[in-house]
Amino acid sequence: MPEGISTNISAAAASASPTPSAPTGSATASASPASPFMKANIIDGKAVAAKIREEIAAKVAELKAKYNRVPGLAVVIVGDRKDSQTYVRMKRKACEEVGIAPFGADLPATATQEEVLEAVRGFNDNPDVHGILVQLPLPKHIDEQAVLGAISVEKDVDGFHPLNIGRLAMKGREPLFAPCTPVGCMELLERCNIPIKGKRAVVVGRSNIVGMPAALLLNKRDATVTICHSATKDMESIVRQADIIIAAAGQAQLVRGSWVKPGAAIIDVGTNPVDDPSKAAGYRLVGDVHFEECKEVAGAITPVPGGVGPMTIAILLRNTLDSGERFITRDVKSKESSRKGPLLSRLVPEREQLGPWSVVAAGSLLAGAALQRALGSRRQ
Ligand SMILES: Nc1nc2c(c(=O)[nH]1)N[C@@H](CN(C=O)c1ccc(C(=O)N[C@@H](CCC(=O)O)C(=O)O)cc1)CN2
Repeated sequence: MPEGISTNISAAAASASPTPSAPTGSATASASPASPFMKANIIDGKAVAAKIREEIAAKVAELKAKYNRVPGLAVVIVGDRKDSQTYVRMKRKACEEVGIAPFGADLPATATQEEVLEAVRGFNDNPDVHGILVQLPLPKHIDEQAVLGAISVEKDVDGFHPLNIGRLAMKGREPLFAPCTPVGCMELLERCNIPIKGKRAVVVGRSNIVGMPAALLLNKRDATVTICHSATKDMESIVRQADIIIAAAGQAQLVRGSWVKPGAAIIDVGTNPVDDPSKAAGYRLVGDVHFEECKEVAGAITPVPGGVGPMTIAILLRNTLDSGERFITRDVKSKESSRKGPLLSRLVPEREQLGPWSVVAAGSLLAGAALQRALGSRRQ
């Protein structure tokens, strides 16, 4: 098992302890000493997400108690795709559960680009909305880049605005928000104490929503990152070098057990419906990883469902909380400084306004300036 991977991922992850947790010998974690292969720890994304949501609910309650305001999230959906409708419902319900105020615009599939932009602009201008997202994919006649670029960069809790993505790609710059699913993947690695710095990471897939930002986040954490895509030759030999695999190709069970280095950590982002007459719905979800094969070889692996999916919504709530906190505290500070008087606000920068002494200091500055002017005019 690689250094740092705990044997009880769910317990360790939920506690978010910065040090590797003590082995507990859970049944899912035992590797036979005679076998070169191992049985992976199953990373319980649902438990980690539940813990994060608890943390968020407590912080929202604090904001409410202190300022009588809560963060607000606006979700824009265009059309009636069943999967998108489900995700939007989940997001609105999750908001209500943690105390975030839900706002929304449900537009028909026939909505024009201008109508979608109008909805976004309305939320940009609404001071009770601190986060805005447009559910993807959009109908084909809508220009996705134009819509995502119209969201205020300060309310872009999905982290898809070109400015936020650009900052994610640059050394020494930080975005205001990073995309939720890739951040969720990183959070699972971190909370499970899986080392990232100096490790080889392979991201399978290069989408704007997951693959590319996941590679950028791994790079920021000093992993050596390779991106595989549809034109990659001999993908399996590249994946076999990875200590960390992030599978986000949108292809059911693409990554096979024989592709995996023993002990590697696998984060499976795929959610592919496959026919299953034994299920009431007639289908079940599988990931981009062949779970049954890979769990015999990997050191740690996320299941589908119950792995990365729940993290996407938990991180969205956290981004919204961060944004709400930023807006609300800024509003409070600017109201305080305007109460202190407009002249002082203009003369002394906000951080230097230190109560009554700053009034005395500003008064002395004004008096000093007047004296200098008077002396200057006498000398002439
Ligand atoms: N604007 C956005 N659009 C889309 C995003 C996104 O982050 N922002 N991501 C995906 C869909 N998505 C959220 O929007 C999402 C996908 C999956 C889950 C999830 O919890 N999955 C569960 C299974 C749920 C089920 O049974 O159907 C799991 O994996 O356990 C949440 C959110 C595309 N669009």
